[in-house]
Amino acid sequence: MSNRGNTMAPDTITSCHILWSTQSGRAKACARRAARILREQTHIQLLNGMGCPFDDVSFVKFVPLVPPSSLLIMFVSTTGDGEHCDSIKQTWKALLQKSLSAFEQPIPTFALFCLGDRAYGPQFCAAGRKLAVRLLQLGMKSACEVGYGDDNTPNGGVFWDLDVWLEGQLLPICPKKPVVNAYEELSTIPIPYRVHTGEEPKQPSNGIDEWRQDRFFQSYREYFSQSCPISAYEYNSLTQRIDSEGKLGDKTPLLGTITVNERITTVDWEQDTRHIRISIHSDESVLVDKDTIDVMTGECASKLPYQAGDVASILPFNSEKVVAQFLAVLPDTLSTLVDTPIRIESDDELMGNQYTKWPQLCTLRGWLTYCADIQSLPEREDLRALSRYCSPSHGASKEQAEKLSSLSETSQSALYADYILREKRSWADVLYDFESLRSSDSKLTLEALLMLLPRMRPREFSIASSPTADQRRTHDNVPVAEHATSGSFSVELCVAIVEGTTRLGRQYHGLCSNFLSRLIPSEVGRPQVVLWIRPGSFTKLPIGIDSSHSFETPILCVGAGTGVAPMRSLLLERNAVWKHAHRSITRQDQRDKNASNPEDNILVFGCRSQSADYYYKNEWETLQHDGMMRLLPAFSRDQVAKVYVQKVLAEADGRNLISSHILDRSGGVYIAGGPKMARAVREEIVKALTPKVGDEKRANRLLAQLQRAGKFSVEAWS
Ligand SMILES: Cc1cc2nc3c(=O)[nH]c(=O)nc-3n(C[C@H](O)[C@H](O)[C@H](O)COP(=O)(O)O)c2cc1C
Repeated sequence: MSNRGNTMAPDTITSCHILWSTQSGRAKACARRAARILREQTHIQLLNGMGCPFDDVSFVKFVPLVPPSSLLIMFVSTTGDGEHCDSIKQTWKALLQKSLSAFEQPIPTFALFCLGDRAYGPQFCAAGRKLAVRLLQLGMKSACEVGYGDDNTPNGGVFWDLDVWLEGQLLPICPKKPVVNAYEELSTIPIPYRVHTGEEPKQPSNGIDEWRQDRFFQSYREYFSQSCPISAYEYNSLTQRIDSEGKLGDKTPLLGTITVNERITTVDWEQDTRHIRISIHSDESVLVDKDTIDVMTGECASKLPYQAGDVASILPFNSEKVVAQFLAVLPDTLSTLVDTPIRIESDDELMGNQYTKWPQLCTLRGWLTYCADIQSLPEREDLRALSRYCSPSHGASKEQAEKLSSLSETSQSALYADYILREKRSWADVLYDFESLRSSDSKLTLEALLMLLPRMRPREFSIASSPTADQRRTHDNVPVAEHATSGSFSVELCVAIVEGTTRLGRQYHGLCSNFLSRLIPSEVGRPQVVLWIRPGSFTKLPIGIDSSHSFETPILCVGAGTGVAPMRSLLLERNAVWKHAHRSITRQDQRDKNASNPEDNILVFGCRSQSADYYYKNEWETLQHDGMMRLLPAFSRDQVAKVYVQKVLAEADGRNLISSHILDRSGGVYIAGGPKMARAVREEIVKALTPKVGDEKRANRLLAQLQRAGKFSVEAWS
C-alpha cells in the first residue's frame, strides 16, 4: 500500500479538524503541539481547536459533512497487542461494519500520524496502520505520507518523529504564513477558571484525608469519576457488578483498603516487588435490595465481582513530601493559601476539552495531593506555555522566558531531551530552576496553575487473583447473611516498585507503584485507594473458567517478572473452578484417577534468581505437587549463560512442547510481560510451528487464526 494518496496544493486546504485516540495522553499532546504550530505558521483554520477524541464525533456521519477543502488530521496510538485505544473504539466498530459502503465523493483528505513502540515488532503502530487501510478502502485519500512515532526514538520519542513529520509532510501541504513572533501574549489567553477563596471556613481534618472528609467528598468523587476508563465495569452501591464492559459514562470509582502489602523479593535484592491485596467495600449505609439475593443459596445473584484476566486502574496520589517540595517552589502569594478551602468555577464554553474539570471544592494542598500530576515531566508545549508567566520585574525574566520557549522548538529537541527527559525533571524542578516563575510578583496565579498542570491519570495493573477463589474464601470466613449484604470483594496485585537514578545522579520514583508501596494495611472500611476494574487482554478467553465444567482447552501461560500477575489470575481461577466442580474428589483420588492433567495448565515463569525474585514460588510448587499444573521456570542469572523464558519454552519436551500443545492438544497460549520478551516468545512459537505447518507464512497465519479465536493473546507493557 502506498500511504500517500495525493499531495494537496497548499492553497486548496483552508481548514482542518483534529482527532486523536490515546490511552495515556501522548496522542493528545501531539495534537496540541500540531495545533499550536499550525496556528502560528499557517493560514489553516482550526475548526475544533486542538482537537477531540474520535468517539466524540460520529465519524462515519461526520466525514461526508466536512468540505473537501478541510483536512482531517489524526493522531492514533496503539495499545494492547496491536489494538485501538478506548477513545476510538466506537468509531472503529462503525468503520468495520460490513454494510458500510465507500464514502460518496467529494470528501476531505486525511493526514495521519501513528504512535507506537517498535519493541512491539509486527504490531508497531498496528492500530494506526489498520485505520489507514480502512479509510483508503472507504475511498478517502491521504493528503501526505503517514507519520510513525516511536517511543524509542532518541531525543524525545514520538515527539521527535512528530516534528519531522510536521516539517516534511504536513506543513508543506498547508498555506504558510510568514513567521512573525506569533507567540501569544498572556493577556490574549482566555482563562476558563475562577477561584474563590475565603468563602468556606477552615475546619480541622481530624486526621482524615481531605478527599474522604464529608465536606469535600462529593466534590472529589465527581472529579475522580472523569478518570474512569471507558470500558470499566459498573458496580451498584453493594459493590455488585451490574454491567458488562463497554457501557460508556463517568462511573463512580470503587474505594479500596489495603489489607496486605508484602515484599515478595528478598530484602537484599535490587528490586522491591509487592504482593498487594485491596479490599473493596460497599457503602454500608445503603440498605440491601433483597431482590439481588438468591433465596435458595443466600448468595448474591449478580455475577462475579470481576473476571480472571481483568485489569485494575488505580488513581495514584502524591506523597506529603512531594507536595511540600512543590509548595516550596510556588510564589509566596500561592503557598500561603495552602490549607484554605477554595471553590473552583469553570467556564464550560472556554474549557472545551482542552482543560480539566477540577473538583469544585478543595484546598490547594488537596488539589496538589490528589489531582495535579506534579511529578510528571512537562512537555515541550508546557514549557512554552510556562514561559509566559515569568515575573516582569525579575532580572532574568526575559532570558528565562526565552529559554523556556526555545526548549519547545524542534531545533532544541536534544536540549529538551537532556534537560527534561534524561534527567526526569518534573514541574517542581522546572519551577525551581526558573526562579522568575516563582518570585513574589510572578504571573503564576492559581488559575494559571489550574490551566497548566496535567491531571493525574490512573495506572493499570493486571489483577493477580482469582475471583472464584476470593469468593469462596469470603464465603468460608463470613457468615452468609453478612456476606450477602456487604457485597465486598478483594483484588490482588503484583507490583514492581519503580525507582532509579539518572545520569546526573538524580533519584526518581514511579508514581503509582510508590504510592501503593507507601500504603500501610488498614482497617477495612477506611478507603485508601480509588480504582476501577476493566477487562484485560485475557478476560473472557475460551478456556472453561466461566462454564465451570469444561477444561477442554489446555493453557500454556508465559509470564516474566510481574507478567506472572495475569497468569496467576488465570491459573488460580481454573484451579478454583475445577475444585468446585470436583469438590467430592479427595486429593488422593485426584492423583489416583488422574482426574486433572498437569499438562492442562502449564506455566513458564521467568525471573532473575530462584532465591531472590521467584514470585509465588510456594503456590506454584503446591499446585504442581497436587497435579494441577506443570511449571517450567527460567532463572536468567543463576548460571553463567542467561536463560530466558523463550529458551525454556523452545527446548521443553525435546523441543516438542510448543507444537504438541498447539497442534495436537489444541491448546491456548498466553503471554504477559515486556514487549521484547513477548516478541521473542512469539518468534520461538513461529519457529516451532514452521516445519509442522509447511512454512513461516503459514505458521504466522495459524497464530493470527488462534488470536482471533482467543487461543493466542499477549498483554505487554514497557
Ligand atoms: C499496554 C500497552 C500496550 C501497547 N501496545 C502497543 C502495540 O501493540 N504496538 C505499538 O506500536 N505500541 C504499543 N504500545 C506503545 C504505545 O502505543 C506508545 O507508548 C504510545 O506512545 C502511547 O500513546 P498514548 O499516550 O497516546 O496512549 C503499548 C503501550 C502500552 C502501555
